[in-house]
Amino acid sequence: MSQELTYQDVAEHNTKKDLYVVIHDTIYDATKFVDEHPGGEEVLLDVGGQDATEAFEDVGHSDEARETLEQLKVGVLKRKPGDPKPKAPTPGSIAPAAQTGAAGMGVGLYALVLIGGLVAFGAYQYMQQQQAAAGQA
Ligand code: HEM
Repeated sequence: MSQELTYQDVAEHNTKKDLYVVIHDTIYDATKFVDEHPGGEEVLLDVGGQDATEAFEDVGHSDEARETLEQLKVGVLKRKPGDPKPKAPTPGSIAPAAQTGAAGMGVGLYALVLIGGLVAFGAYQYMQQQQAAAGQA
């Protein structure tokens, strides 16, 4: 069974007894699955009637989870002008972005360690001087 539904249509299915989620512009009926979800029903109810792509992908679901998803498919999303943009980054775009982020963090961390080292060295020098001065007095 495959039908075209708009965001408005999907938004009506947002209760535990009637639960649709949108993942990658495909609509899934999670009503029967909600009690079985290893990640708990709460997270599914949170995204009921909405675009759950980001939440779903953030968790890094297994291929098995994706197969389960396939069985829950009820239709495809029909976007209308003014609808929320797809939340999903296109496959592949996540990794480079994450890598850049990680690299940026790495440089920041490196700088922090370097600055920490310099400050510690400065403090050590200062203490040595103080001690030397105290010894002279
Ligand atoms: C209908 C859509 C979904 C299906 C079919 C599904 C399926 C599954 C399956 C089979 C697992 C077991 C681990 C794995 O195989 O990856 C799982 C785990 C999990 N799911 Fe989902 N999931 C769905 C949506 C979501 C959403 C929207 C969230 C939101 C955050 C979510 C959060 C989680 C979490 C946190 C776990 C890990 C649980 C644990 O390891 O303790 N899932 N899901």
